[in-house]
Amino acid sequence: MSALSADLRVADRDVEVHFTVHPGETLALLGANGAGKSTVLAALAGLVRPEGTVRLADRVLSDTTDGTRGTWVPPHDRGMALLAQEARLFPHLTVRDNVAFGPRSRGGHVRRSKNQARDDAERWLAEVGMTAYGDRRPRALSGGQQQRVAIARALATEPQVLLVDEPLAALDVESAPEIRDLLRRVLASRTTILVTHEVLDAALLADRIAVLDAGRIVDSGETTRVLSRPRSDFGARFAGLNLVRGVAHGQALRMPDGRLLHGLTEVPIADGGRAAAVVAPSAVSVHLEAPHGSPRNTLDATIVELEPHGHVVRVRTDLLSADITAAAVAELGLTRGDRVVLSVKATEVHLHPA
Ligand SMILES: Nc1ncnc2c1ncn2[C@@H]1O[C@H](COP(=O)(O)OP(=O)(O)OP(=O)(O)O)[C@@H](O)[C@H]1O
Repeated sequence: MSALSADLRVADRDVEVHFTVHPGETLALLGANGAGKSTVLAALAGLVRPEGTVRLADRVLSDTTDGTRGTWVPPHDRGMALLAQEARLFPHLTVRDNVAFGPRSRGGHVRRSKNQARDDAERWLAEVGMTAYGDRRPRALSGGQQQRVAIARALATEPQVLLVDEPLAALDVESAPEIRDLLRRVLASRTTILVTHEVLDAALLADRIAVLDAGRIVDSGETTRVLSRPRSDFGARFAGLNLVRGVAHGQALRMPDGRLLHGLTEVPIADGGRAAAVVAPSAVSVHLEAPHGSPRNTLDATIVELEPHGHVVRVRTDLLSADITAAAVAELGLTRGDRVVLSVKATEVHLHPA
């Protein structure tokens, strides 16, 4: 198993990242549209030429720092497989031959004979639950089945690293959970980089998350930490959490307007140091007037938007979002532009260095 490390820059897209994926680990790359996720995958796969270095185990795949000519390994020789949003199977080949194509086309000593490649294909089709479909053409399969075959084809090349770009985005709601389950199984022990917009995919599939914003990694860490204690605005939105920035003031955050938000610090933060508070919308309640004698944080805010959010209504304000029931919205008679008072217990406010 191989570690992948990248120190790369794609200047004309203003993307510059440094990261390592440990052997057997899945790293999710998250970010808004245009943040640079696909550019990073393309640079790793050798589809665009980055400046800097990309290393896989003890091999240098790309290096512009080692003299005038540099090092450049072409895409097919990198030991990587790219799994895209669309299955992109060869329409004129059977399902089995689609999967056998990988082992047949591998470069160098690992290239397989025709019979070996067919055996490999059968093994991988069984792995993804598609044995019964080997003789069919891709057009006779559903989107989910095609994606299963694409997974088998990618794995059949026995890549050292799997690059996965939004694998569930093109699937309907029924097949997405099955494919997510399958990915969970096959990615468990593989070195993988996964690009996704879906919080559930990151939560279930990734060991670590790197959040990209405008071509730079703005937060990275273990999945549970990034999703529960995000350090970037995008990461907080992605995880469905409020993130408020300010400076530390004892056990509180002093916001830019001077108000205090009391909370719990998990690691010590020096007074005056940059800090962020993370609050779940479900922990925030909405009132028309400040509740009397409440030990909670109470903060004036203005409603920016009311939007349905699952079984509740998300009340977005200029300060925090709150999730409350539709009945509460009706009872309080809330509308856009209303001044309200938000309250949140200090024990629900998690303070960390930012
Ligand atoms: N083929 C291309 N040629 C030139 N610039 C590109 C190309 N593809 C993307 N870009 C630019 O590179 C930057 C990063 O885009 P990229 O597609 O990598 O982001 P992304 O995070 O994958 O976005 P999305 O989620 O929309 O796929 C953007 O500024 C984008 O406009």
